[in-house]
Amino acid sequence: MAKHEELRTEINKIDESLVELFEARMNICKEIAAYKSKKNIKIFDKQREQEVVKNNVSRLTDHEFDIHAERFFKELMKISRKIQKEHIQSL
Ligand SMILES: C=C(O[C@@H]1C=C(C(=O)O)C=C[C@H]1O)C(=O)O
Repeated sequence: MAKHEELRTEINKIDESLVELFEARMNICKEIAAYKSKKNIKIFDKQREQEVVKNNVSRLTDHEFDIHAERFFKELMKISRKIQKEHIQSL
């Protein structure tokens, strides 16, 4: 059990960083949303999203995770688009 707790402590630290990064990323997405709204640009940019997935999946050292990282980034950007839409509506 000691090892299990040790590993959970490591996960907790990683999750703490993930939350910080998630919040920072979403706050930037809100800024992008405000800019897009002002310039009348659509929120969804398919080409950019494909690049984000490709660039980040290629960064993995263990390619066993490719398909899962792809899913992770696609979901992250889906959330990002939702936050952007809500932000624009609140302006
Ligand atoms: C944040 C943007 O808006 C959307 C969300 C993206 C993201 O979360 O990375 C990427 C492309 C767009 O579909 C953007 O255009 O950069």
